Amino acid sequence: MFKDKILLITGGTGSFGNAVLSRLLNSDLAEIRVFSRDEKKQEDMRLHQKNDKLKFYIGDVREYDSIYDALRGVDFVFHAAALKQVPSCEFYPMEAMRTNVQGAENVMRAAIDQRVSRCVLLSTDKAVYPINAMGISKALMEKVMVAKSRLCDPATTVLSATRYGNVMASRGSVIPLFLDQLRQGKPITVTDPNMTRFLMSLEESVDLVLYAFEHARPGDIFVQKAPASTVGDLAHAMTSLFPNKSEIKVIGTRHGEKLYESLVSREEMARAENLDNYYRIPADARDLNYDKYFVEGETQIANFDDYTSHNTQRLNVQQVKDVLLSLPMIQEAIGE
Ligand SMILES: O=c1ccn([C@@H]2O[C@H](COP(=O)(O)OP(=O)(O)O[C@H]3O[C@H](CO)[C@@H](O)[C@H](O)[C@H]3O)[C@@H](O)[C@H]2O)c(=O)[nH]1
Repeated sequence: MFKDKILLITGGTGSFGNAVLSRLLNSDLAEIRVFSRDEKKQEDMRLHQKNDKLKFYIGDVREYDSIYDALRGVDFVFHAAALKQVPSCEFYPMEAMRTNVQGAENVMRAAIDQRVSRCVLLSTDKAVYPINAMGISKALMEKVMVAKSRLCDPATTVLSATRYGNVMASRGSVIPLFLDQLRQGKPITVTDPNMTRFLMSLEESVDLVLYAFEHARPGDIFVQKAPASTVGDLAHAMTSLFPNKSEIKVIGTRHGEKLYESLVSREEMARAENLDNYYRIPADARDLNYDKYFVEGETQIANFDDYTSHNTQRLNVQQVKDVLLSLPMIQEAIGE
């Protein structure tokens, strides 16, 4: 599938981009293009990877021309560029809108214009019943993807998305934060010990995108089933792994945070396909001619539950410890 093809990753210098490179740099892809704004991060990556297959493009998804130019000759796109921090998006919602909605629309439009055959967009559980600006912007990105997939010719371009929960140890997330606090002997700051989050690894997020890449029909959203943990259990698991145990301090919920996350809404569950490790949420195929389907609307919705971090498999402290011990970041910290 990849043989002699060109893949472009937007936001390619981030955690996801790096994980994709580890997986695909030695595949039979002809070229991988990293598209992002920050020349320093690109330079670091260039020096670290030293691989001719890797090409770097400076640009911003907010600028149609920059992404259009970078997509010349490209076969596949993984769109990971985003504003993803919940609190900062609360303060700058228009910035979230510009990058996560307009930027994503530019990527999709440029992919269609450049006849890219497959374009997978990365979304988040926070896009389901969204309450914060980050989630709202990602929810709108998904809607734009579904709407565009109705308009473009699937023989030329297939648009799809993946939705996943918290990626353990990703940049700026709670596990590296707890680790820093432990290193400095400071108290571990827990927002709400009862808050739950889906936990998945970076490798699993790459698996999910590759699955979508291979199996998507136009407008599909793929979700990986994942276990969850309370933040309290996560904090206990972290402190128990290190000898200089810090105390745990409860600081209260941050701006725009939910008690639990939903990966699939009950409305989506009613039409989702249950595939072993994944759910496929197909695009709603009905058209705008309401008369045609109003007589046969969704009757099943009441029979379904949302798929949430409160009702998925719950890991206990020991299980969270085992998962943490599989992370290179934790292994290195224990080794120090
Ligand atoms: O000092 C802190 C910071 C966070 N948390 C909690 O830890 C959990 C995870 O927080 P964090 O790692 O910041 O992730 P989220 O805010 O849940 O958002 C992450 O997970 C999303 C997917 O759900 C991604 O889209 C975001 O980019 C990513 O930051 C949450 O329950 C927080 O309340 C604490 O207890 N103490």
